[in-house]
Amino acid sequence: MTAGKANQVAAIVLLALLSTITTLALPLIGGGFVAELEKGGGAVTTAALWMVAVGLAAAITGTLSGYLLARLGIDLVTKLRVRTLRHALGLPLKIARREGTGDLAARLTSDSSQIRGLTEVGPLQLPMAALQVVATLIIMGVLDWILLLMTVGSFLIAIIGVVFVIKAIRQKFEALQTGVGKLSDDFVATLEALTVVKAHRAESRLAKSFSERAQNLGGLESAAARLEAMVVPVMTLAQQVALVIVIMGGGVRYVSGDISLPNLVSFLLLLLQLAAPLIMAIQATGAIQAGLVAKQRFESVFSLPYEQVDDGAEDREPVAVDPAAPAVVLHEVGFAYEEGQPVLEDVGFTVPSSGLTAMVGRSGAGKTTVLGLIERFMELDSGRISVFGRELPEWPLSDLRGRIAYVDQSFTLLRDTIRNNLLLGLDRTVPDDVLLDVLEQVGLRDEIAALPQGLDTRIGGESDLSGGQRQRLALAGVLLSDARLVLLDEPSSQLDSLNEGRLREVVDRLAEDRAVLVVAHRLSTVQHARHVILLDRGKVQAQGTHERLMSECEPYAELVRGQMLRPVDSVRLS
Ligand SMILES: Nc1ncnc2c1ncn2[C@@H]1O[C@H](COP(=O)(O)OP(=O)(O)OP(=O)(O)O)[C@@H](O)[C@H]1O
Repeated sequence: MTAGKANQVAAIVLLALLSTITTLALPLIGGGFVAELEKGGGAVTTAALWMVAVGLAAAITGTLSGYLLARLGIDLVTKLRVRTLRHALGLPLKIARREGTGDLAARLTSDSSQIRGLTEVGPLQLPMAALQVVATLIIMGVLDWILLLMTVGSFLIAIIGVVFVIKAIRQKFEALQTGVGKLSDDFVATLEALTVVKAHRAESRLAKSFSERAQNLGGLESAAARLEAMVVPVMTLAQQVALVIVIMGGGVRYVSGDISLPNLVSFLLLLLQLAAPLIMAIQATGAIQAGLVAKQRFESVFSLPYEQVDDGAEDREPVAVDPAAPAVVLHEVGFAYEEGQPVLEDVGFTVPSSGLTAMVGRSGAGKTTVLGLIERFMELDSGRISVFGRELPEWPLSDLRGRIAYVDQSFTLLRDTIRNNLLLGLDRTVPDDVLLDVLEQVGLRDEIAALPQGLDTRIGGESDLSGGQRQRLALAGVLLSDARLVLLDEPSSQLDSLNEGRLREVVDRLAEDRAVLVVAHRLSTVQHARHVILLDRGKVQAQGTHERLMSECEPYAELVRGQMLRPVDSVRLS
């Protein structure tokens, strides 16, 4: 804890203690006031003034400590949010997908607000309430222990019942918060697929299914609220029972001279004050239950493995590589997403340090998986992959990914400006004329210039680019990067023949001095490649030049003839 934070905590504890002490003193001063009235002395006004002053002090210190505590809670929630953001972005892909984007995001919304309950009531309000209850009981015992026994007896049964209620509340909160996370997750995924939803007129069906889930969660929330609602009436009832018993018992004891009137008044005032901290302590326990569930959900994120991508990257010397080494070598690579269901088996091939290498194969053959393994998005099950002469585990992740430019099949772009998408991954500033030059090279310059904010137009939200434009923008980013290895997951559609030709030129230029490994869906790509690898159900079926494979490998020739590799002239104009 920093010195500033320690001072803040000390101030809060002091103010809360003052508030508790003044609250406890008030009934005693009330008793003193009655004693002065009995005596008929002149100190009545002084006693009354004391009562007002102490009452005010209790209110002010209580408010201040509450406010300071809330601020501390907000700080903690902000820190948790920041840590969650960082950790979620650093999760390995497989784990991030398993956890679900919406569920991870729920940590920033519903779980964060639940944890406020824990931070605000847990460390201070609950102990202070407990302290106030204990101190009140002690003072009551000093005033009259028989009346105290009567009071405790009345409250005890109520408290035992309430403990069971709190346990039940915790169970409801656990189910509720997990359910809210899952609902947000599925809802986010559905919103991301809104085009498909609308095209299939699935809005009403999905809205119905989401409504049912929301209603189920509402049911859980109502059940928790029902349980919570029982707490106050039960405690108030216990207080009323105690009040009746103490008035009767206290009256008898007053008449028999066992207790003075001022003491009886103080006792009754203390009894009236007892229910409030008790109810507060119990309600605080309820809030703490929800907070504890949220805390567990945060901890479950922080306990997930984290990819150490940037740690210390800027202080380290860049990894030295062998300039003569091939860009990528796969040796007997095996991989499965699900245990027992291999996607790649014994895959081996080499990508030279420059030139175009194409990977082809039917849908599901494992081509994208190979690119993912080279990027180390997943870990190999068997075999070895080396990049520029170093095996994957020897590479610091940041250096490895810094040397690779990766364009995925759907050209995913960030919901950000065109400029920021182009500069993503670059540590240097790039003047606009250089940006416009690379856009020119991919035939996008005029189209971007025609947008209302040019390079500063935000994409992915209200305004977006076409599939072909996204692909060209992604390639412009590759042109800007210094990566010596380019992994390109070619789409099976998107480009018109004019742009196809232009991009062919860009890829050829890239391949002049960089290694380009492309998952190819077009005949023109394989025709330009120096080396073609045919994958079939996770295995390398053949490799060589396009011409050699055409003459020697019947499955490859079939693939080409069956237009699995699309000839340029069949490309639809978009
Ligand atoms: N995240 C994943 N989890 C589980 N299985 C996956 C995952 N991604 C891909 N697969 C499976 O792995 C196999 C290979 O998929 P991959 O995407 O590598 O094929 P591909 O050759 O690139 O196909 P396409 O040409 O259709 O893009 C497929 O059977 C696919 O169902």
